[in-house]
Amino acid sequence: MSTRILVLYYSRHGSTQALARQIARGINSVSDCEALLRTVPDIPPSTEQHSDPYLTLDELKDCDGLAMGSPVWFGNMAAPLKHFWDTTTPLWVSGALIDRPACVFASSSSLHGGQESTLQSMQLPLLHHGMLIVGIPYSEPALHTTQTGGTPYGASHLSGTPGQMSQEEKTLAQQLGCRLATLSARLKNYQCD
Ligand SMILES: Cc1cc2nc3c(=O)[nH]c(=O)nc-3n(C[C@H](O)[C@H](O)[C@H](O)COP(=O)(O)O)c2cc1C
Repeated sequence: MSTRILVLYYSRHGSTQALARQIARGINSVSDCEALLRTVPDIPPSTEQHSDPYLTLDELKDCDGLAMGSPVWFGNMAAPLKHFWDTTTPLWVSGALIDRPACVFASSSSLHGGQESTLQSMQLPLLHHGMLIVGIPYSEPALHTTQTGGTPYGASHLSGTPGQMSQEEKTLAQQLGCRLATLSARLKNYQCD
């Protein structure tokens, strides 16, 4: 059975979704690994159509790895994602996500407007669930040359012109997806005694 990795994101205007697609590309480049793109409903509820399905708790329970992405909203993850995590107590009680690899990604409109705090805020619920956080090591050359997004805490994108992502942002997002998938495949069915 293939290694199934969730790419969970929320995106109101498409920038975080574009980054999610790059992460998924990196995941799908690894042999026998499959990216499943999922999102969460708006808060407050809206009639806006989303192009990917909403994530269910069963899908989260059964994943081998997880990438989670958000727009930067006041230096933090967007409320719809936070709300989703606040419904995951049954998985926390059962320890369903313990020792599964996870990574994070974010999009913001200003370079120093909170990408790193948002990436770190997204890691908190994942750590509470016992997940293993995967970052981007400085052995990735693009981390040294990027003038926009891309951090050791996770992939990121400086949104400006819709659809415009720098080559470094794309490379770092794909590398993170590839790294997450490789580790998820190796750690599949692993549990620390
Ligand atoms: C409620 C709200 C708060 C925001 N706060 C920030 C912020 O703190 N820093 C920043 O750089 N951009 C901020 N932005 C801009 C978004 O992070 C940015 O446009 C992002 O790329 C949107 O992602 P999306 O296209 O996936 O929705 C905010 C946008 C909204 C709607």
